[in-house]
Amino acid sequence: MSLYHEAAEILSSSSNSSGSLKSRVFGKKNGKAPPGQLYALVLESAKWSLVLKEVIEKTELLKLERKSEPLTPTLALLLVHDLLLAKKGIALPQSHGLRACIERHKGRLSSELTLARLRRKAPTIDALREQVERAAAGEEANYPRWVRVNALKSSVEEQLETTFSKHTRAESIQDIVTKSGRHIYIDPHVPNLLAISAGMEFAKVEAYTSGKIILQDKASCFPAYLLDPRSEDGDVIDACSAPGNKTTHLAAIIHQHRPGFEDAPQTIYAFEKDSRRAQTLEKMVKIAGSKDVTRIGFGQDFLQVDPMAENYKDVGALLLDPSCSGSGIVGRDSMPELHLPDPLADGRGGGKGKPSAANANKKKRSHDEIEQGAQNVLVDDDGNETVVKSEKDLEARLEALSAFQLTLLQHAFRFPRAKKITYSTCSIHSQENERVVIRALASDIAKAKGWRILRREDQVSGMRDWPVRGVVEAAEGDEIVADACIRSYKGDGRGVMGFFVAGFVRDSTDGNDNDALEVSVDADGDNEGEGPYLRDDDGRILRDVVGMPVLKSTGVAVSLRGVDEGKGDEEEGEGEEEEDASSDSGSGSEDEWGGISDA
Ligand SMILES: C[S@@+](CC[C@H](N)C(=O)[O-])C[C@H]1O[C@@H](n2cnc3c(N)ncnc32)[C@H](O)[C@@H]1O
Repeated sequence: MSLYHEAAEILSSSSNSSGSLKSRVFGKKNGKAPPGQLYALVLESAKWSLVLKEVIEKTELLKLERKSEPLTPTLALLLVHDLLLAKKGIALPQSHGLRACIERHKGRLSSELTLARLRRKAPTIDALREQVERAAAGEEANYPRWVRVNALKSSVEEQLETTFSKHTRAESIQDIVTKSGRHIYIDPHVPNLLAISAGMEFAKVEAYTSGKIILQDKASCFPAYLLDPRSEDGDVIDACSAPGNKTTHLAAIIHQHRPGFEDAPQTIYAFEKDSRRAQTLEKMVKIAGSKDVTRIGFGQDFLQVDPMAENYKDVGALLLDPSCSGSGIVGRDSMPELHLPDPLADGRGGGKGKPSAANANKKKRSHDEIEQGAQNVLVDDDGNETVVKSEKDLEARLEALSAFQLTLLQHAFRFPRAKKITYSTCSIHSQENERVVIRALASDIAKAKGWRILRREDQVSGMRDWPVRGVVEAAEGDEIVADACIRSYKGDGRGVMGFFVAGFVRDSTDGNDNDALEVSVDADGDNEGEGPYLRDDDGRILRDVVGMPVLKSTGVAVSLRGVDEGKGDEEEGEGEEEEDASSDSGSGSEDEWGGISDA
């Protein structure tokens, strides 16, 4: 099957099948065309389809070539796209029948494209391209591109001087989305986060391909920042890791916090139940430069991880970002609306024929979606869309998700030395958010182990200052819990996706595990606190202005020194199951790099 037939097959199925375009193209079995080329052809042709439909109908191409089997409207759209807009033209041998039947009309097709451009008042083809891109962007056009500078490999200063040296500093997020040209805004809440104007082609940007910058929505940066893993927290678990945005963020934060004198680096145990997604996680961890501190649990279900196992005896912090309804995600990999040419159009702009099946389906689907409301389309972690037919269906689905999320959270409560947990979703539904938090706090395990909510006043400064908080009614009227919950909503002008995160803490760890952190006897032999740092009345470690802990022995904060990159190597080959699994996955995945979601 040629590239064009494979592309036509994908376009024809796009109106009634689920799954993001990317997952359908890259997950396609037995395809011959290179997935990258196929993806670009399908996406670009769909973006241009409104213009090309007009061009094809005006030239009456389908009428004139009706004997040229099998020139379908979809194939005509794809071939005319490449003839008029692709640098190398139609990717078929010159003698190929399909190529010949399109190229026969090259002159008229080109003239009609010029007329279509002039009708849209676009002075050049690039101006028309800009119009087409803007129309295809949909709701994403109202959002900046969020860029996290990876502290393991670069700094904000370096990126401002290099990758973004041509960007002008903006005063607000609104400036980023409304002003034309390239603008950049330094986020006031999350450290090392930048917002930039849309339109930059990151696939060609060195800082992106080398892992110095990571495309990650602002809200998706909240969990690792709120967890704030510090050296005294020991090892960290990322329970649901792929594709790895938060795992690599955790590594960057640990790197920035690590006090100079510390001899053993912390380990991040990153579990991912889905082996295919775990391969993407592995790639991301490698590119982000956090491989040495990360142990990936390939295909490992967090619920099967034994909290009492020796490996996890030093785990002090856990990040839980489980599968959810995805209702907060902004236009994820959305397919632009497809407009197919009418084979019976008369060239004067009036289509006589019935709407083609794809257009009819599309119309029906759009109409259905409007009636049902966007909230009723659930998008899972793979980008698969499920149109939920009724409120009852939605409730049942949310109830199932919420039960699974609560089970994960309760499992996290069992880690004997854990003192901090964050729980997050990219959902706007309170069933998956405040309700899970309230149920978790009320659970026997939370009570037995002393877990409580991380109150707003105890949160890291950027999260304390973030104004959008949990819903009081959904938190059963508990204002403290609601205020501790952090939310974001798409479309509220803050430029972020819909998201939810809450933190849990406890003052002491389990008493039966010889926990040196829990009851530590200091050098003087008195039992006045935990570890070598000074603490305030609430037991929190005192820090200097840059967050470094103050030593009891000197009364002075510890100083920073560069991280010993070689440390991770010493830990290799300890024969853990994660390590074994890791070597199995060396073959790499078919997924192209560059598709990591912002979520
Ligand atoms: C929302 S995504 C995580 C996104 C990720 N934290 C990031 O920021 O890149 C949820 C992931 O959890 C995985 N998952 C679901 N249940 C799991 C379980 N019981 N154990 C481990 N991973 C699980 C899913 O396969 C999916 O990749």
